[in-house]
Amino acid sequence: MIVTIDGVAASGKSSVASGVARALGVPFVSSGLLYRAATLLALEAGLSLEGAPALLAHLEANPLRLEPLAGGNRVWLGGRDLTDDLHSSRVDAGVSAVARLPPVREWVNAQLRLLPDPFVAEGRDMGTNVFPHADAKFYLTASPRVRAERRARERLEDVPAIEAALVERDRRDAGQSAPAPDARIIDTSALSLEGVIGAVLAGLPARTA
Ligand SMILES: Nc1ncnc2c1ncn2[C@@H]1O[C@H](COP(=O)(O)OP(=O)(O)OP(=O)(O)O)[C@@H](O)[C@H]1O
Ligand SMILES: Nc1ccn([C@H]2C[C@H](O)[C@@H](COP(=O)(O)O)O2)c(=O)n1
Repeated sequence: MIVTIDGVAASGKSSVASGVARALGVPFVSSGLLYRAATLLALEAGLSLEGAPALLAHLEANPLRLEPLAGGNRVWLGGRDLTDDLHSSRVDAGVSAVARLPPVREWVNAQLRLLPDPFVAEGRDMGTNVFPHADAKFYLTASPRVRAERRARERLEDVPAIEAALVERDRRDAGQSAPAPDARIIDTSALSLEGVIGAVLAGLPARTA
């Protein structure tokens, strides 16, 4: 059983995927972390974020491992846990350029398709490109202001600056962020986290829930 939860930046994908996965007793998979980890490695190595061949060679020489733990996914580079460094403003600003590179997308997708189901997968193209055969698909949205206000509770930045960065990231990610035609779209602007998790669970087909 595969459930996909896609959506725009900071719409609640990982929080909702985590809650849904916990309710179903399965792992969840945060695909964006692999794009973020690839970006961090490129930045640390001083590589261009637009040079696919050098970046791919670097990724192959420094294999990353996504650990889809139920309590929160982690990304490892050998024995180094990169996870806590993946949500910085520097990675946020660079990740869309890296995620646009077709060889990097193929590299991420190949890793995701090796994971044994069942799981809940969240990202941008889980329901369209990576797991088009998923049993149930959801797409989360919320207004930029609401998303920025939620993020501001986690970061020492002001709401207008966060909102501007989110809108810019939405624009850059638009090419790979369209909802699947068979996805259920949920506007979370006026919903609590528990309300969104409940809406997803209520939308699962009987054999999945
Ligand atoms: N419905 C909700 N009500 C209130 N807060 C929420 C809701 N959904 C998510 N949040 C909060 O919004 C923030 C962003 O959520 P989360 O990190 O899950 O989003 P995301 O879509 O995975 O983000 P990103 O695209 O940056 O990886 C978190 O602080 C989370 O707790
Ligand atoms: N399936 C995916 C997942 C993520 N991305 C890109 C787009 C985002 O800007 C970036 C980070 O993802 P997030 O942590 O915000 O979910 O990675 C993508 O293109 N496809």
